[in-house]
Amino acid sequence: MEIDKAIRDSDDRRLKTKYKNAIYIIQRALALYSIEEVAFSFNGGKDSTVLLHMLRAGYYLHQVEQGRSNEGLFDGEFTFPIRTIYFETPSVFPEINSFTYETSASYGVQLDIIREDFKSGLEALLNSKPIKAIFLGVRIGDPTAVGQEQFSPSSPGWPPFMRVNPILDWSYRDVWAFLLTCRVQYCGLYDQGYTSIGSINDTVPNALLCINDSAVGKQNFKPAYMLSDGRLERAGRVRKLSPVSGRLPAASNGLKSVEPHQENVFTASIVAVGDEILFGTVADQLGPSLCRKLHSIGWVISQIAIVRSEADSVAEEVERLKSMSDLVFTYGGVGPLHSDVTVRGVAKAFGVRLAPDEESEEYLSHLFGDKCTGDRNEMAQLPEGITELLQHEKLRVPLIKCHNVIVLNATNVDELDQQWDALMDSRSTNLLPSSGPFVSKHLTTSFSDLEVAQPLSKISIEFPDVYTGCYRKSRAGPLTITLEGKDRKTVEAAMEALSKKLSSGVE
Ligand SMILES: Cc1cc2nc3c(=O)[nH]c(=O)nc-3n(C[C@H](O)[C@H](O)[C@H](O)COP(=O)(O)O)c2cc1C
Ligand SMILES: Nc1ncnc2c1ncn2[C@@H]1O[C@H](COP(=O)(O)OP(=O)(O)OP(=O)(O)O)[C@@H](O)[C@H]1O
Ligand SMILES: [Mg+2]
Repeated sequence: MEIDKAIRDSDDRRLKTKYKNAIYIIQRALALYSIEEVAFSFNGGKDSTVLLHMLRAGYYLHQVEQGRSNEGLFDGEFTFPIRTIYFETPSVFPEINSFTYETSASYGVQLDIIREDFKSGLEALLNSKPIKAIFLGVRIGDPTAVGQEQFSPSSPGWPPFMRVNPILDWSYRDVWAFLLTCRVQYCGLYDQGYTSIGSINDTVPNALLCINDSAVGKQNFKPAYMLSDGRLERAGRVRKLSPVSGRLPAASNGLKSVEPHQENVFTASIVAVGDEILFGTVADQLGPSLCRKLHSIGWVISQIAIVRSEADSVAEEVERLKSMSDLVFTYGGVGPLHSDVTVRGVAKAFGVRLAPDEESEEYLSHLFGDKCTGDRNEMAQLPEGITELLQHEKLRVPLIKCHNVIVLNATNVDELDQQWDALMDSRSTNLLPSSGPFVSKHLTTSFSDLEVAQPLSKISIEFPDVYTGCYRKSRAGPLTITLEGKDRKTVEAAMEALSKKLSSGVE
């Protein structure tokens, strides 16, 4: 069987292990369910193409194991024995559609075409056929994989069946290693910069593979297997839009950037992790420095929370703040010590488990050699399916980003400066709000708080977009008033109005 042979002949040990484990899952499924009780959900995407060939190999090995003759198993007349379903939609890429049909014809796959939505289609299928388990090409990192195992019952609200995910733990790189090692055909769109394919309304080539040919003013794309950071395979998926005629322009890069909760107001919060800060034995310098940095580029910092070095405390605070803020930064509690609980806490806040991360393992073994490898490498365990590593030449190790939570690992202000510079450069963080930085005006006065209170509250009513704040160094000393906003003219007008009110006495 050519797939099994290609993997056996390969010297890619990692691929061999992934293959072996996936074959094991397929064989378990074929032992648990009869051939009439299983189905394969095939859509011509790269992951389901991998699965098609894994199922061909798995079925072959299953037959051999059962002592059945394998002669003629893959002859020209051979019909792939697993019922294969394809949900065909009007918004499918034509290239994907024709690949699905052509590949099925080449491998003796008889397609059941379903033209309903997933749920209704599955309901009708399960009512008419004895299907109990469906093979899917879902992988960790897919948004729908969160919480799934290799065998996962369908979710509540879905018709009852077992979802079987043989390649759940495969990385982007594993997928390409398999397709290229086995030299099987895949949909041509993957050679044109598409790295994960949804519908024509929500998918563009991945901007990270773009080669700008300025001579002819044209954009070209490298093939999908050249994407170096597999976490960004969905960077070509853009937000769901209402159907448009034709395809989206390749220029929209679809990279997740931060979007404000309210128009123009970007809010960040900070979680500092460390018993020492709470004991008062260490003075926290990172929090104030991070506040200054964020504020200087126009962010509103809504809160700094200091929590104990316990995963549950981190999880509780991150869970609360991630839904209130556009970005959450954590610092402290990152490393191999028992008190280094931040990453575990972040995973818990998102309801996912920690799983070994090959990219992170590579970085750490490069840095620490044998001291930090294999199962003992706790630091390479990252929140499963939601982690993006932010790499930069200024960083010794990449920063961890889980959706809108950024885990800083700085232990002092110099390190924070470096990490900040890297974040400012990073395309996937996009820290600079489009509304620009704040404009501030300060006024120092010897008026008492009582004299200032009324004019100031009038200003805050007259200029709702302007922040008004007061600060004094001592009870007896002068009072500094700050007016701040995004629009220079409005802030200047507010300051002029305030000065007038103060010089003309209280109204
Ligand atoms: C055969 C099959 C079974 C599915 N079972 C479930 C399920 O049990 N629970 C669920 O939430 N979604 C299920 N889905 C939907 C997928 O999780 C996902 O929403 C779908 O692939 C659409 O992905 P998209 O939103 O990226 O287009 C199933 C899809 C297919 C094709
Ligand atoms: N329209 C569909 N018809 C049948 N199965 C589908 C369909 N859409 C998704 N699936 C199933 O869900 C799995 C996951 O879909 P997903 O889009 O993540 O992967 P893919 O299409 O195989 O690859 P890619 O990530 O490159 O798009 C598929 O491998 C397939 O098993
Ligand atoms: Mg797809």
